[in-house]
Amino acid sequence: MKRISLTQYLVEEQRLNNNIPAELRLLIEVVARACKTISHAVGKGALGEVLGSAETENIQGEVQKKLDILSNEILLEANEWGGHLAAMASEEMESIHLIPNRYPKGEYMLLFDPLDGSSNIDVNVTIGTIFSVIKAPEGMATPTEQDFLQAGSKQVAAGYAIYGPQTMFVLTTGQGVNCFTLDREMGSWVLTQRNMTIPEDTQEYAINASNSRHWYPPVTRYIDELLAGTTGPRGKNFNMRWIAAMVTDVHRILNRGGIFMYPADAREPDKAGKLRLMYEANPMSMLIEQAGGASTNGKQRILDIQPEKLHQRVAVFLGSKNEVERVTSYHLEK
Ligand SMILES: O=P(O)(O)OC[C@H]1O[C@](O)(COP(=O)(O)O)[C@@H](O)[C@@H]1O
Ligand SMILES: [Mg+2]
Ligand SMILES: [Mg+2]
Repeated sequence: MKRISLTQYLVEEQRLNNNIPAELRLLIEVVARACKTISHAVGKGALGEVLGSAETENIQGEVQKKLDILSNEILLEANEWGGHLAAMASEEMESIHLIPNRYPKGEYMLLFDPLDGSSNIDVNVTIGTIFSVIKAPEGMATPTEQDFLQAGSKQVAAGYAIYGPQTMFVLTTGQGVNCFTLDREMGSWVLTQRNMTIPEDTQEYAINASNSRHWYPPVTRYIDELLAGTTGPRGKNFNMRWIAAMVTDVHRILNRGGIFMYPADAREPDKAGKLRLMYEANPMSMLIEQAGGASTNGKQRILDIQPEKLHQRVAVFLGSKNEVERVTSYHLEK
């Protein structure tokens, strides 16, 4: 197999599609390098004293793990010095992080969920890092939180790193989805899957069923039909998987199809869902659509949502197109 590195891929992509200017390439390379460092920390586990709770709370009121904080710091530091950025925002930080003394002014802004699947950390189950790149405002003005509130359709790049049996980096710059595997001996990302594509139909779904008594009727109807298998209206059996790390559920869907759901429910009627629009749903929705899948909040395309708040939450239904369209249609029925 001819080895193509992440850098070679990005340079080639720029030549072919003119969609990865040097600044964006360098930014993606810095994010990928930071993910390599996080992967190393994850791999050390107890030996690196990175497991367990930090006993602090983030802005969402969630108790932070040591690795949540460490991964956030690694991404901040790497990108402050080499990321070609104007500002960053993170699931773990209350407000945006401006890049000090940056000249010339960075053209992009980076958002990330530094460690996705936090409840998996201490049990040695796959976790990841999710990121999204958007354009900074024109001119020399210092970016504000308001500048981050761009619809997902404006993202210029999105991706994730997954720390599993292999460490992988999955990326889209708007021309399909490609996957790179970390060669741990060489320390380089090698292109291992081109144009990941999600089949339109599937027999596999992912939802946290322990919340079923709180679901709204469209979700209950959809899941009941799946559970009825060959004897129900769908006439086929469905299998279920739930990793409790969106990054890992999405990775499976990019590889073999499926539908992932994290609906809003009746527990907290004012809460739009659990997952975060800017750090989780938007980047994953861009990847899923670029791979031929669909992603909605049950009513509309996630990438069309105009964010109102940096830490906004959203319901998520994403994956194989025909299933996402079906559960969305149940929400839209009067
Ligand atoms: O605890 P639950 O309901 O299984 O939720 C799992 C979901 O929460 C998340 O872990 C939230 O992400 P964080 O770990 O970044 O907070 C998702 O990755 C995952 O899909
Ligand atoms: Mg997360
Ligand atoms: Mg997280």
